[in-house]
Amino acid sequence: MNGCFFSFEGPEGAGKTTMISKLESLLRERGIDVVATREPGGVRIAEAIRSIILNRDYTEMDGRTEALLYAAARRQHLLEKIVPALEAGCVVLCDRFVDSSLAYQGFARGLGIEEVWKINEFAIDGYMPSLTIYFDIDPQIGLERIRRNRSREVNRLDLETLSFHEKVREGYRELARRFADRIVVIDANRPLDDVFAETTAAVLSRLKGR
Ligand SMILES: Nc1ncnc2c1ncn2[C@@H]1O[C@H](COP(=O)(O)OP(=O)(O)OP(=O)(O)O)[C@@H](O)[C@H]1O
Ligand SMILES: Cc1cn([C@H]2C[C@H](O)[C@@H](COP(=O)(O)O)O2)c(=O)[nH]c1=O
Repeated sequence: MNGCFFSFEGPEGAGKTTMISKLESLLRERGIDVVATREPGGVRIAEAIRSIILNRDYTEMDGRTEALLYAAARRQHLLEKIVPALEAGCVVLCDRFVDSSLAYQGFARGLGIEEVWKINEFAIDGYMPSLTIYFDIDPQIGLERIRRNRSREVNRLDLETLSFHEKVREGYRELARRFADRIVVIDANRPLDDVFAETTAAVLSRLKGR
């Protein structure tokens, strides 16, 4: 496995997609092979699962069903896209990975971080990012950003209460404490250029250290 696996995490509107896109361009300019992808999704089956999980009509979805669907999408995405890219020596930039399940389903939904980890352990079979960038943001600011972004569709999870999104942030902060060796916390409440400078520094430093 010669590539390098980075995941990007955070509550809604934290800036993950924006940062990944800028980082992808910067790395390509430096001649690095990059695969940018997202969860849930990234491959056909996982995108189909995404459209079920995030469908606003499915208000009756049970929390465990939700957690299992995310894990199933992750398994397919990992096998079809992430692992082949790493084997080909690429840098993989993944918009959300297992920490999203731990923060959203494990912590905010109340299923338990350990319980949700168990089903994901089965799904990921040992593959974990070597570095995770967690964009920490006040959920009210993040939600306001996505409301202003008219091109973004509002999904089932976006419609959760503010207190759910506050729990998501609390869950991420707990994970950042538990896995301090892997998770770098970046204050995403700041202007875009500042957040990007810090993100780039963290990623390049990890790539240099390999
Ligand atoms: N640091 C920033 N300051 C102000 N606006 C920002 C910043 N970063 C991103 N944005 C804007 O906020 C909106 C949401 O950003 P983006 O889609 O990158 O977030 P995200 O974390 O991928 O969101 P989600 O996971 O909820 O889809 C976009 O309109 C983007 O241009
Ligand atoms: C991977 C993953 C995602 N979620 C949630 C987080 C967001 O609310 C949506 C994905 O939408 P985005 O605009 O692509 O960020 O799904 C989750 O609850 N659990 C997960 O494992």
